[in-house]
Amino acid sequence: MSPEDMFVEKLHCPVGESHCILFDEVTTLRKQVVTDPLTGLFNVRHFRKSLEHELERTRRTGMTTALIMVDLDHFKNINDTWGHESGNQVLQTVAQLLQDQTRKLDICCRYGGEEFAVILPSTELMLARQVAERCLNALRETVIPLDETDLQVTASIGVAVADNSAQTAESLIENADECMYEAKRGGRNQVVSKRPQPSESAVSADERDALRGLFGDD
Ligand SMILES: Nc1nc2c(ncn2[C@@H]2O[C@H](COP(=O)(O)OP(=O)(O)OP(=O)(O)O)[C@@H](O)[C@H]2O)c(=O)[nH]1
Repeated sequence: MSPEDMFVEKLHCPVGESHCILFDEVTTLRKQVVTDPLTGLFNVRHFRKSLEHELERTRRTGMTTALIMVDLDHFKNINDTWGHESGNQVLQTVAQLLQDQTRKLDICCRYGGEEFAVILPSTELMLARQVAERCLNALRETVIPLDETDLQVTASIGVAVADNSAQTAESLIENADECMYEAKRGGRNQVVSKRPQPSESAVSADERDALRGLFGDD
């Protein structure tokens, strides 16, 4: 989902036709508040709000929320070699690609600079990983036509999930970011995913003690 989809329905002015210009202006402003102007994706402010919202759903229903962090590889080289405007074109292409490769209910955001985040509501790790692999492959195969050259870019992608009430937005972002950095360290152009750690699981301290009693400490 993008801000465009979110405001796609023509809303009806609640106070009558004569005030519709004002109503349209308010809708435009509301859209601007959640949008990254360069890419048209949701901005980081909306990302944080949506992630909190989805984690609240995870707490209530136990349904997993997945997070994919996408960081372009050697993006500085593109700016340095082909100029900032070409860099911007690359960011716009990647933004469109992420939207094309994800579901309507997934929330595609620009997290900052050349980093993107996709929230996948009610999604298990295995499926989120498949989506991430699909994005990686699509990116690898995409040729971006610039004025002076045709470019291909790759990304390092981290995937993590929240599956219980203990997980905060910060810890989920941290986990997905850690995976993304591991992908960078592993040579870039790859996906790394992470299961929730046992300490982050729904198993209580008492339950853990009982399990230790049964199976020992190893
Ligand atoms: N064109 C353009 N460049 C941006 C924008 N925001 C951030 N950048 C640039 O993105 C580059 C990020 O560089 P680095 O953080 O070194 O990352 P990298 O070159 O992708 O290297 P790795 O992440 O290690 O693969 C910097 O040169 C920033 O100036 C933007 O909106 N437009």
